[in-house]
Amino acid sequence: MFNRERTRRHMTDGAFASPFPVEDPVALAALEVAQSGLAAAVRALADATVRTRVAAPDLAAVAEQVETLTARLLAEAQEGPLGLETDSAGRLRDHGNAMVGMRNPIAPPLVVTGDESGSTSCALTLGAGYEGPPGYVHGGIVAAVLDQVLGSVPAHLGLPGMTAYLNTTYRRPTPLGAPLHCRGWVERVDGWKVHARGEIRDAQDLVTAEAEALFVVPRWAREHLDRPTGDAAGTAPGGEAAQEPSAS
Ligand SMILES: CCCCCCCCCCCC(=O)SCCNC(=O)CCNC(=O)[C@H](O)C(C)(C)COP(=O)(O)OP(=O)(O)OC[C@H]1O[C@@H](n2cnc3c(N)ncnc32)[C@H](O)[C@@H]1OP(=O)(O)O
Repeated sequence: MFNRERTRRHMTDGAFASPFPVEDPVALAALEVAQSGLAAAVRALADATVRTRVAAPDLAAVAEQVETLTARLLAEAQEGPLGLETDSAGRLRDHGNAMVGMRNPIAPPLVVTGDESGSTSCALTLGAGYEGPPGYVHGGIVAAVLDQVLGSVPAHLGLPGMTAYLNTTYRRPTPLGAPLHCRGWVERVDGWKVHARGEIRDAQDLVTAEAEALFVVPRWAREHLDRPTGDAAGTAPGGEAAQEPSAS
């Protein structure tokens, strides 16, 4: 299922091919449109909730309506988190993911692209709901964005790993409501371990935060992946030299 070559071929959108067949892809695609539409609407609601200045009676009335809608959704809901699901395109998807999940209104949602060299990229703008210091992005959210974009690096190499550490350096405040760009790249592959680096830049192309991270394919997942060979250790995939970051 997680053959590395096969994984690489199917990783252009960051998802793994699913081993589970989709019974009715057309119906599932329609459901996905509705799910993502709901998430977008609730995301807008959350943003409006932070920024609204309407009077208290209006707030109370809206809260009542929202509670009614919540009950309607819970009329049929699963108990716990979504985990991985097969989408209409036959890919494994983490629709509940806090950063990229299309069903998750808490997710910005990030759209992370990448290639087989392990370079990843994401354009984003974070609104009022992600505030930390006044007018700027919360430091934990900055780290979460870096975790996601750098975490896509090993995934694009066919070595999906969990974050062992993420060391984040905050160079300057990251502005809210303005275009940002985050990218990641591979520094070194060492067996089941991928060392990655990345950064966030603001609209003036200044680095606001950077990170270096280690992602490890968990022991429980290794049997599903090709075992790294000696050739893979210590080099970027394909035997290329580790990629250099551009000057900041
Ligand atoms: C189907 C696929 C889906 C894969 C899942 C894909 C999910 C994507 C998630 C997105 C990113 C996240 O947010 S992940 C969420 C945040 N992270 C977590 O919750 C991870 C919690 N930690 C863990 O589960 C574990 O500690 C792991 C997986 C990181 C490692 O445990 P393990 O699998 O038992 O491996 P272990 O033998 O301990 O370590 C393997 C090698 O890595 C090194 N190592 C381990 N941790 C560290 C560390 N902090 N700093 C330095 N080195 C470390 C060890 O020394 C060893 O080196 P050597 O002796 O071999 O040289």
